[in-house]
Amino acid sequence: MSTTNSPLFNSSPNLTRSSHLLHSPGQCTCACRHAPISPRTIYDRSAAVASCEPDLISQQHQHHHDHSSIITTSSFFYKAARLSPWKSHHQNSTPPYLLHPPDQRAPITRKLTKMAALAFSTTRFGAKPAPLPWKQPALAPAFSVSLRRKERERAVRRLVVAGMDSKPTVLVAEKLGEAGIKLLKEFANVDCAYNLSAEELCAKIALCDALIVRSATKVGREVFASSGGRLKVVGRAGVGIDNVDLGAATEHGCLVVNAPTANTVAAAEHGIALLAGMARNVAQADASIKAGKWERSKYVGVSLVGKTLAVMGFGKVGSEVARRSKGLGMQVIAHDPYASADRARAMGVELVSFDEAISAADFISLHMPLTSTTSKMLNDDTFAKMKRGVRIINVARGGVIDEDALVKALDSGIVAQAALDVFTKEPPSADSQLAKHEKVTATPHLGASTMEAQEGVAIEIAEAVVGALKGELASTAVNAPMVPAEVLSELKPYVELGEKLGRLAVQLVSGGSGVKSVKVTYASTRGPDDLDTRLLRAMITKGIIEPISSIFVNIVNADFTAKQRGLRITEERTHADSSCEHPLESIQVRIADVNSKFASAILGSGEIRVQGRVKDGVPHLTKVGSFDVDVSLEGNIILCRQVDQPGMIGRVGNILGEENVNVSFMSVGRLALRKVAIMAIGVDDHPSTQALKKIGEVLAIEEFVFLKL
Ligand SMILES: NC(=O)c1ccc[n+]([C@@H]2O[C@H](COP(=O)([O-])OP(=O)(O)OC[C@H]3O[C@@H](n4cnc5c(N)ncnc54)[C@H](O)[C@@H]3O)[C@@H](O)[C@H]2O)c1
Ligand SMILES: O=C(O)[C@H](O)COP(=O)(O)O
Repeated sequence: MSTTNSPLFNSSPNLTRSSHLLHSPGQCTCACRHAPISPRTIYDRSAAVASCEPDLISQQHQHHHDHSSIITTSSFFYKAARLSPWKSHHQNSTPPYLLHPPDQRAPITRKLTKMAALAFSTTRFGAKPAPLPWKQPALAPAFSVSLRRKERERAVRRLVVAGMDSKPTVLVAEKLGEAGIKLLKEFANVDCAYNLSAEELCAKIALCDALIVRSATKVGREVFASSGGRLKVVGRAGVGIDNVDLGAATEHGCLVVNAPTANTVAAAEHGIALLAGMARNVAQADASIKAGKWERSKYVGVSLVGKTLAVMGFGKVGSEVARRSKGLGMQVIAHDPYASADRARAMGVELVSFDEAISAADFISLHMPLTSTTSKMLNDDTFAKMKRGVRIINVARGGVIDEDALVKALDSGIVAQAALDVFTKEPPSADSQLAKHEKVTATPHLGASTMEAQEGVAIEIAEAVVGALKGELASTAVNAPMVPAEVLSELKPYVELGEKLGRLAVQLVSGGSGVKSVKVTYASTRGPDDLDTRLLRAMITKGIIEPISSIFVNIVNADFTAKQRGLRITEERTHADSSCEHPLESIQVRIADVNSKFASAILGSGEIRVQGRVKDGVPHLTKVGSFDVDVSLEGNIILCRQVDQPGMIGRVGNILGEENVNVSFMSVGRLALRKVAIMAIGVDDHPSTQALKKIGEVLAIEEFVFLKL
């Protein structure tokens, strides 16, 4: 008779960790690789994965980071596995999203919330929050009959009430508009602590579930490390995320969201202000007047009309600068390797190569993000290719220019003037040759600093952070791709199924060579392009890893964590012969080269197999090893193999009843009449060791196992 003793788990029926399981990473045939993706490309259907290994995916993602900085094409969908990050530190409470019907939420999040809330909010150790009454899934048909529905609903309400008094904590580390603070306070405890030193930030962060910063706060690896796993969301109140270590965030399962749209116009207007102000020496002439001078001939400017402006980075800000410059009568060309030529053409802008842009321009305006590729993009070599007397505007990031090279170019006259809002080091040192240069007009990173933009950014980031803390889909995630709401809605029950199958499969392991190789088979009527399995894979990974480690796995870090542990997950599809509209007929999880504490779960191939499907929106276990069962995946499960004879259900039911363990479902599957059968029993509670012992003592029961979902 099997027990819960195994190299994976300690002798308690409560599963704990094992540290020796997983080793070698494998190969990847992930189809999601290397398409040069435009920023915020969210859902790449071509990324459908036939067989996918995490390590190459991670590299791929890094590649995207390097080239576009916005990253959203990478790994997989954040949301589900956020698993209501806030809850990981509030284990016994229910996230407040359960408190409000979806239609009472803020407009931006409402739509997504409806679809995402339930299946995407399980917790690290606790059970998935039970569905709300208005989203109660239908009962499973046929063999699976819920005995305890009323009680479950009551339990939900109790949980909801219990969750009301514990709030997550959000640290706001830089000045944020009042409207955003107000929104945050409706949901969280808000700690506004500005001008923290790096040490102070690290000290505080362990008490915070979310952190909101602008561009001045460096959120480096040490911040994530210091958080002790509590920090679940970093909100960048603005566009540029170069001050956040995205790699470290991902490794720590921390979502990074930004506010990509609210300051676009402000930044573009500032670019235009610098362009025009520089051309007419406004700042210098103003300073001269204030110094008591009247220098009309010294400050003769240059005209803009008819001049060529090269917009470097034709994204949101760049496009708006281009539009406005055309209104000023300028010829506008642009360079952006990822921008659409059609979109540019529609605006009357020609996309050209980097060299063409810089050599043809009278004015060059920089609007690309700071990445390893764009760092020091303007340098000695590139200045040498420019027209003599060119003028440079930089409202992007100081680091895209080699500042020493710019000083030289200004001194030599290659560059006639520069207007700079941003510097490599902010603020620049008091003796910065560049900031003090007479040909330079400088502002202290004011691009986003209008009243309107700051309010907009504050609201945008507050909604994103609150949404993420609630476990909702993050539509502005920068270290995880986003999923169209309709896809998410469709996949939701399958995601839950995948996680539970992973959880069951790994709990069946009792030794062998460690959980290194997992094969997932999706039976679907859909073609590969119509079914993106990344989210499913991430959740299966979560289900497999969490019961055997102390790692919090979510959609952000699932592939990374699998790779770290040497867990190779391969995926395959089989074509399901069905006319049904559902995306998946079944999901099968197999773990190779292991022993099982429940021998019936092992196939002839030596693999542990569990398989399930979604029935009426509810995940069901339908196969264990070679046995067919049919049990709804709620609560916990006892699997028994017994001699197929009358009275077995009653006998086990009695034992559980005597121990006050509620049975929610029972299902029996057999290979041959009166020979051997598998009984799957859904239980709401954790049976005592005594009860499990009694089940084991029933003569006809050959083996049994208790599994937590
Ligand atoms: N000064 C400020 O206060 C302020 C305000 C807003 C934005 N910004 C900066 O401006 C940048 C652009 O903001 P946005 O909202 O337009 O972002 P965006 O993502 O909409 O646009 C960035 C564009 O740069 C392009 N790009 C990427 N790599 C490139 C390369 N090597 N060469 C040319 N183009 C490249 C991208 O394809 C994209 O189209 C931000 O990253 C931020 O750093 C500064
Ligand atoms: O990237 C941005 O959004 C701008 O640089 C604004 O930065 P700020 O929030 O520090 O003003």
